Amino acid sequence: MENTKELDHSAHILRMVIPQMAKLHIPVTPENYAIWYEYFSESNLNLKRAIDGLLANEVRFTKQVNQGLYNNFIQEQSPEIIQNVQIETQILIKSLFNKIHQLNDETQGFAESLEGYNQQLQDNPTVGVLNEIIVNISSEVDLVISHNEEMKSNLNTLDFELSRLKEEMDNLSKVAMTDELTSLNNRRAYELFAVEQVAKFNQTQTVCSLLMIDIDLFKGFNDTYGHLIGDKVLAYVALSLKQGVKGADFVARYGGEEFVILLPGTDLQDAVTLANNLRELVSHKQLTVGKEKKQQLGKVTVSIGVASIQTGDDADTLLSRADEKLYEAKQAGRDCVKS
Ligand SMILES: Nc1nc2c(ncn2[C@@H]2O[C@H](COP(=O)(O)OP(=O)(O)OP(=O)(O)O)[C@@H](O)[C@H]2O)c(=O)[nH]1
Repeated sequence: MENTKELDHSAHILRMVIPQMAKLHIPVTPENYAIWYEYFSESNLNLKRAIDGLLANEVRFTKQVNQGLYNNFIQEQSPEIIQNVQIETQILIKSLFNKIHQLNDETQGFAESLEGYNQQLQDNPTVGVLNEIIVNISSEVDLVISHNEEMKSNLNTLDFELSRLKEEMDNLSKVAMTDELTSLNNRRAYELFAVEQVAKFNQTQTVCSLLMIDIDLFKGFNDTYGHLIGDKVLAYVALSLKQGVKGADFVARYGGEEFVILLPGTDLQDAVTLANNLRELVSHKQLTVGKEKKQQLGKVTVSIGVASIQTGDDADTLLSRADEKLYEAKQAGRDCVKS
């Protein structure tokens, strides 16, 4: 539904952002604007909770407060980590470069010494001089061997450090692709996977279907029981979807209370069957909360739109078709599947 409503939605948010900033005497900088856009679009619930707390306590939105909100809730942590890894890698490369340079100088010196000894050998040396030459060569060889060993150990350390840095980068990209609340793939990961599947379809005609899933009347859960319970409902649906699919099926949280599932190798008919199974799986349980599970939330239902990749599609047109079908499912009374 996001696509069809997107423009109206943005305009609606815009109409709320500027007057609110003016009312609170907050300068309209790109950072402050981002804070308040996210606040009204409710796409960043931690930010929303923080601001609601500040408003309730009548805290003034000073430069420091605005900066704190931006740093804690808007700016991604990742660039900082990437910068650290970059600096560490630079230090490693520099130290290795110095070692290689030093070794090079030494080997160069050794080659020159050998040249000198060769010269001495041609001048009919005495036994004493010959002896001296042999002792000198032997000690220089020992030196080169010991420096080579040092080099070997340096290279081992470097190898170890590089593996550690790689692990850090792998974790980072995992974090960047994971939805924090549900641990599912996030929208960014979905978008990359969808582009891959469309390319695969264009090359090999491999079918692939998309389910777009929206929790019904979710706002009611938040309004009645609060956002924390709303989050639990989201986690429950995420887990049900994850458990209801298998193999190459790719489940992601698209945003808010919307999920998407890409089904490589599955045609429209089978995708509809799976969608109905998932719909039943989610709604079969009566949800309860609280320590003694006394608070009854009742059933959670979902509406699902289904579309398959067609010739001429790109990831956006595929998503739009599934979105239109989802809209039809909502119009048809929710808790159903449309394709
Ligand atoms: N608790 C919680 N709520 C969220 C989150 N993301 C979005 N929401 C809420 O999800 C609700 C979505 O409501 P609507 O788009 O009006 O739709 P709905 O109530 O599900 O109704 P229909 O889609 O028409 O069935 C809004 O109240 C958002 O605040 C989240 O991460 N946690």
